Parts: sequence; structure tokens; C-alpha cells
Amino acid sequence: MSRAFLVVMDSVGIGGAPDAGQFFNEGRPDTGANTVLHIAEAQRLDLPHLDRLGLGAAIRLASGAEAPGLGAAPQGIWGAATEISPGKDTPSGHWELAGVPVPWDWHYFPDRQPAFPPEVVARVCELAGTERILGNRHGSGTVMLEELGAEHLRTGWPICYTSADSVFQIAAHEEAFGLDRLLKLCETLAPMLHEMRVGRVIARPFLGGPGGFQRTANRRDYAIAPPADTILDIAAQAGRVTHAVGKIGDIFSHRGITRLHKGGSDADLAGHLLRLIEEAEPDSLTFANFVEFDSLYGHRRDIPGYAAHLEWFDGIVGQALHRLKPGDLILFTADHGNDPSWTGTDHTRERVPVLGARHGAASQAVGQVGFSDIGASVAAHLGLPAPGHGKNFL
Ligand SMILES: O=P(O)(O)O[C@H]1O[C@H](CO)[C@@H](O)[C@H]1O
Ligand SMILES: [Mn+2]
Ligand SMILES: [Mn+2]
Repeated sequence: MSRAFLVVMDSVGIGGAPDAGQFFNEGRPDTGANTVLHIAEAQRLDLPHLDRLGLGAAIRLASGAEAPGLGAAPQGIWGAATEISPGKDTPSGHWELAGVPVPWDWHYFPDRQPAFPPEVVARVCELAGTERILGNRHGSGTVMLEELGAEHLRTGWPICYTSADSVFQIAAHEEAFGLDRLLKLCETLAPMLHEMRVGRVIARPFLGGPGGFQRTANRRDYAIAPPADTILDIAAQAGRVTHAVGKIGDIFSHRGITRLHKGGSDADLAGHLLRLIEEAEPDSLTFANFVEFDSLYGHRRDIPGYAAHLEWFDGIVGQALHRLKPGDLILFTADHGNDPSWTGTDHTRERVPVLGARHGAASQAVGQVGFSDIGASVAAHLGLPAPGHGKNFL
């Protein structure tokens, strides 16, 4: 029996992307952005399990930098992966990790006001049954609520905003506007935006009142379907069980997924992952995404919060490694960076770590690889046909 666990630490980048200069935060190129390095430089980071697998060595390989407190002799499968897709967003990163680089240019909304074309605004108003929308610009979701939440409660108009990603986001109050109404609005609007090559329509429900608005766990992403078969499709077509933990289902437009394991927090998702390592079927694939590095700390430019979450997750890594069974492969990686020390509030273009273990196997340096080599290696480990891109590095 062989099982594979592919775990994405959302936004845990390690710098060094060769094309970082083509990606921006508030007009500043991402050249030099390095999520883990800059956290380690700002404060002490205690990551014994990730570092023992090879995190410090991977940072050195990706960017040439020495991260303070990291850099143990690697004992795991370790390397650094470079993305080729023309986007530093979550679907681009995940699809390429799953063997399908993005073959098109995403549509991004311009960073001006109004950001959205009149026909999109008209469609939102028609579907929502409102006279107007609020926002219509780039912004950080929590700031949008502080600035427009009260007006939303007064007018009932949905708050529409975007970012450096190819996204159309709608924030609305779960009770005043209605959660079902918001989800229906996003779902019905999505085909129009997918047609424009906008990657995702994202529902951003929140609760509370002025001065105390809180986003809830009922976020939903309506993403374009991947343009070719990913390792999830390939595994499902071969009759394998595929477990999607966290937002993996949404990211892959629910293709190739047998079982969904969702939760309100990364702590819930860690519970799912550890249980699946105990219980997942022989020859199954588990694909997990831990989003809070990105959503709670990276976009919020919160260095201490990001550091604490890394240290918490390091403990989960230790427990996961301890539970591996003969034939198991586990790989920890990321989908892009989100350097909390950087300008702006958007993702940063970075290389990502490849860190993992095979039950009972020795350390293995895989060197510089591509995102899609990770998918190809997972497929090879499971004895499945290779996806269209990538080479097995194991
Ligand atoms: O600022 P919030 O609403 O968290 O939005 C962030 O989350 C979006 C999707 O993950 C990104 O495009 C970024 O804009
Ligand atoms: Mn992401
Ligand atoms: Mn993000």
C-alpha cells in the first residue's frame, strides 16, 4: 500500500523567485520578498520539525540567505520549488502543484476607482436586487469592513472589492443581507467572471456591528475549473479515494474529490489531517490546505501572528511525521508567498519549500524543482499516470 499526503502551508514562501520583479505590491516589485526569512529576522522562530526536514537549507537553496535560528542538517526530503504560472494567487499555485500550470493570462481589475466595468456592476445589482454596490476598488477585506460595514448595514448594498489577485470578492452581513442570498449571488455571478478569465468570485460573509465586524468561516470561493486533469482527477479516475482538507475542494472547483473535510479554523483542519494519517484508505491521496498563515497573518502584515502560527504548525508537523505508516509519503509545501514585512497587503512572488518524508526512508535532497514536479512525484508514488507537466523527483 502507498498513500500520499500533500500539505500546502498557504503563503509560506522562501524567496528567490526568478521572476519576482514582474509581480508587485503597491507598485513595488516583489524582488527580495521572503516570507519565512523576514519573519526569522524579525523574531526568534522555533521550528524544530520543519527545520529538521530541511526548512533552513531550503531557504538557503531558494534565496541564498541564512535564516537566523534555522539551518539544521536536513533529515528529510528537501528542496525548493519555482512556479511558472503567470499568477501569484492560490488557484495558480495549487493547480501547478497538482501538475497543471495555468496556460492563460488571468484578468486583473485595475487599481483605480471604479475598478469594475459597468456591465459587471449592473449584473451584481440585478442579481442582488440592489440599486448600487459599495467598494468597487482594491482593498484589504478587513479594512473594507471597517470603512464600509456600517454603510452596508444602512443601504443593504453589497461590498465589492478586489486585490492584486484575479478575484471579485463580495462582503455582506450574514444576518442583515443573508448568508444564503450572498452565496447564491456569488454562485450565479461566477460564470460571467470566469468568462472574463477572473479566477474566482469569493463570498466574504461577516457578522457584528460597527467597530466590531468579524468575518465568519462561511467564506466560499467559486473558482474556474482547472484546464486539464490534475492529480486529483487522475487519482479519482483510477478509483482512488481523494480527501480534500480545507479549501482544496473550492480551489479545484470540486473536481476529482471523493471526500471533503472542512473546518472553521486551521486547528480543525489539523485534526482532520492527523485523523486521515491514521485512517485514510490504502492508495488514497490526501490534499490539504492550511489557509490561516495567509488569511489571518500574511495579508494582515502581522509578523508575530505569522510566527506564532508557524510554531503551532511545526507541532502538527511533528505529530504527522510520527503517525506515518509504511508506504506513506508526506510533503509540505506552499502556493506563493505573503511576506508580512513587505509593502502592501497582497501575496508576494516567491519560491516555496519542498519538505517531506517517506516512512522509513533516508534523507533526500531534491534540489531546485518546479511546482508541477511535486504533483508528478505524488502521482509516481501512488503508481498513477503522470499529469501533463512535471517530473518525479523521488
Ligand atoms: O483581504 P482579504 O479579503 O482577506 O482578501 C485576500 O484574500 C483573497 C483571496 O484569497 C486575496 O485575493 C486577498 O485579496
Ligand atoms: Mn494561497
Ligand atoms: Mn491570500
